[in-house]
Amino acid sequence: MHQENGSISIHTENIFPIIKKWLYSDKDIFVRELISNGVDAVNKLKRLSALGEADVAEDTKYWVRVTFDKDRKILHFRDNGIGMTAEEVKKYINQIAFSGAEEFLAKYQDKSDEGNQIIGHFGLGFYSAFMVADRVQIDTLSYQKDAEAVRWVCAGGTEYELSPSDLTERGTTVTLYLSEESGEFLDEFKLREIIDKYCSFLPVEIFLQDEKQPDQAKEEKPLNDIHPLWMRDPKECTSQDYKDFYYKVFMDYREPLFWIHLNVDYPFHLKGILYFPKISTEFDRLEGKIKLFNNQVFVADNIKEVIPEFLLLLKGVIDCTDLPLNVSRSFLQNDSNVIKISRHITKKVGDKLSELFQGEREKYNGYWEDLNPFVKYGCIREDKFYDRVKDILIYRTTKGDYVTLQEYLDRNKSQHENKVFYVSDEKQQAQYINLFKEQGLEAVILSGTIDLHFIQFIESKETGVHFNRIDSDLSESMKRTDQEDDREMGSKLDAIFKSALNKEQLKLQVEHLKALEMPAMVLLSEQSRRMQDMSALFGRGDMKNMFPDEETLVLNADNDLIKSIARLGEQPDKKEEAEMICRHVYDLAMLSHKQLEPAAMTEFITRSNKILSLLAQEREG
Ligand SMILES: Nc1ncnc2c1ncn2[C@@H]1O[C@H](COP(=O)(O)OP(=O)(O)OP(=O)(O)O)[C@@H](O)[C@H]1O
Repeated sequence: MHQENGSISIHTENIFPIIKKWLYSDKDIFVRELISNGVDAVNKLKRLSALGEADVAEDTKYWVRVTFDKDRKILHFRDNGIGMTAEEVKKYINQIAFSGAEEFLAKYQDKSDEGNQIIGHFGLGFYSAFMVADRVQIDTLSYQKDAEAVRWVCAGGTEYELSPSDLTERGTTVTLYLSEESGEFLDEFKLREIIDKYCSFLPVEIFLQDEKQPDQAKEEKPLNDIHPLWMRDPKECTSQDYKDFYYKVFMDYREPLFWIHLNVDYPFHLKGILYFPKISTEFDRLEGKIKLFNNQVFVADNIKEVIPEFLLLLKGVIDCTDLPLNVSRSFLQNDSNVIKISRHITKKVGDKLSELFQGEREKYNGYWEDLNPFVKYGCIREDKFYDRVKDILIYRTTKGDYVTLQEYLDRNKSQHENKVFYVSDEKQQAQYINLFKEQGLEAVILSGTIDLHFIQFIESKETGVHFNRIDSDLSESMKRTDQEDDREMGSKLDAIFKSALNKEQLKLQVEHLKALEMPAMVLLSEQSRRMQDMSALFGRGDMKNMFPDEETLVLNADNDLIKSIARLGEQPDKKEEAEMICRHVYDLAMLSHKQLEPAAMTEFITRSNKILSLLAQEREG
């Protein structure tokens, strides 16, 4: 062919500055684009060969090869794919945004569904090379019979030069003459890192080579895995395969709990694997990672617009060919496919959980501690998800088993109806738990960060059901019913405790508790405590004054210590000591309810010492 100079047909006066600045904020992406063009070229040739339209040796090994020459500041992207004729170069390369893949598809799509896989999604892929190169050269030889190799050169403006090339083997070589500021891309580790990130699972073997070390090529191994697990038939994958893939891709050494292999062909194409990770600390809970792929090309991590937000707490890969990934994220949110995909994933996750609950309840219970933050968050975020899983939400009880809300309500109906007692801190509320257990009562454990919201959410959904913290209310079954109220004793206790504690807001209540050894306990109304928790959560100390504590000190009229206090209080010379004991009783009750403030704690310790020395002195006689 003769040499030809021309002008690239573009619609905007100068598109290159736009490409450089806006199209890809992340420069690394040119590597992904050029490699995936090579992969596409190979796929097209394979397809033609399968249809008998291209003459390619059966044992052909296909590859994409990236080589670099540090001295000449050159990067090569080679492939042994379909190649291009001069006409194709003019059409596909010169006419920006003209998608060769689309035309290819239009021609071959009737012949097989596989054609779909060739649609490119990334927009101006090839031109991203100009983000890092001053000059780009294409040498290409088409698979077609008697084709002549052509060279296309462009120095970043709108002018190009087309001439014969000395390329002798079928395929394409794109040469990038890197700009001064893009030298970083000549570094082997940098290139390897980018290829690992974006191309780890591309379907054609990719090699990286330093041109200064030609010997490297002999022992080289491809950088990618051309058959990633999610593309394989789930029936052929073993549990070990899933675990190995998880360890490798997410660098998580802990075994995942279980996983879901997604495999949809209609009404959209979606493949992927979602893992439910094991959680070891509370901080882990935010560490999910969902990797989004498009035809095995990595696109990005954690794209909220495509994946329901609560699923981002999981780990996994999702490969979807139907996403318009070159459009803005806000557009994605409204894309009907995206909405369908998101719904589908939500449904699959709900189904998997139900399947476990129905078929392997013991296992499901065992997973619950790791699973529950995710499930609860999902319920709060997505009504549809809640609807799917509402009957399989379970609660660990103080009896040590796991029950659904309905099971809990049913088995406690005779003692309290539509009321759920819960524990938010097992250590702190241990005394109340024991009291509950002694009376044959049970509470559920809701001690996670999300539980405060979750309780409110469930109350809003399950009308009539109320959650009460174990220390917020006295169950009727804790009281003795065989005792008459002793009004006189009541008023004596009232007088001495009020005078000793001097707390206006504090309510006093004298009861006959079945737990005789317990002198007193503090109850804080559920409402008031929730307001306090909320204000602590939002760091609003000032709200504390708006919602003062509604505490009640319950004194056990049948406890010996309380009886003594009532008697002591009547003796004027013992009043001071009696008041000291009152304060101590109050502090002890408070301690199993929440932590004391620093000043109260100091006072408590000083007083404890004083009481002990009084006791010791008395013993000495
Ligand atoms: N290595 C190659 N071998 C053969 N043809 C190529 C090669 N690179 C690019 N082409 C042709 O040039 C066209 C334009 O490439 P470009 O990367 O700009 O867009 P695309 O691949 O169609 O879509 P995408 O934006 O997803 O990359 C391709 O569709 C293809 O026909």
